[in-house]
Amino acid sequence: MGRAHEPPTSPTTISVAGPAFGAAHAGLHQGRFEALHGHTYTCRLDLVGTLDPEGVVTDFVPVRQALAEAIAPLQRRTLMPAHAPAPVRLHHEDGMFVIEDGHRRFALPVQDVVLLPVVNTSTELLGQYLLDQVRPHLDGVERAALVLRESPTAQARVEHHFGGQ
Ligand SMILES: Nc1nc2c(c(=O)[nH]1)N=C([C@H](O)[C@H](O)COP(=O)(O)OP(=O)(O)OP(=O)(O)O)CN2
Repeated sequence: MGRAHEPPTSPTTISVAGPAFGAAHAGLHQGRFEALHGHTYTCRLDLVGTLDPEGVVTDFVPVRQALAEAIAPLQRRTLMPAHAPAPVRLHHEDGMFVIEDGHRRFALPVQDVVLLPVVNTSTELLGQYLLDQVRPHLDGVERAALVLRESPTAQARVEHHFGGQ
């Protein structure tokens, strides 16, 4: 029998893809909402770490599941920012969710809207939100990057370094 192949001690990257999801949003630019429109978002997590004695950075099955669970509530919904700065206002009115910026006013069925804890539904902040949701599931990972793609020509990559590095 030959010698067991030692796991490398240098950092290794694994990638986990989440399910594509369709969602509508209206980004804020210079304090004004753009027109409501939709994207089919796709995302990928790149995870860097040192291999454990079993030769893995982390088990990607629970990571993929955590990503799918974070994405599921966003599927086929309109994503709106809970923390948009003034003059943006949001309130409920007769079963509708109303959001306005002084120029544009959206009234959408409450059940079709997901309010996210962000100031804007930019690709950057949606990516950060998803990364925050999966972070507790990244055992053994040293660095994580989430790439959220909203179209063939636009995507954002957000990163987190564990251990404050
Ligand atoms: N840094 C960012 N810039 C912009 C974002 C963003 O999330 N981060 N978002 C938008 C708009 O919301 C829009 O979704 C994208 O605009 P655009 O790429 O022009 O979209 P189009 O579909 O019109 O263009 P294609 O070239 O057909 O993809 C703007 N900026």
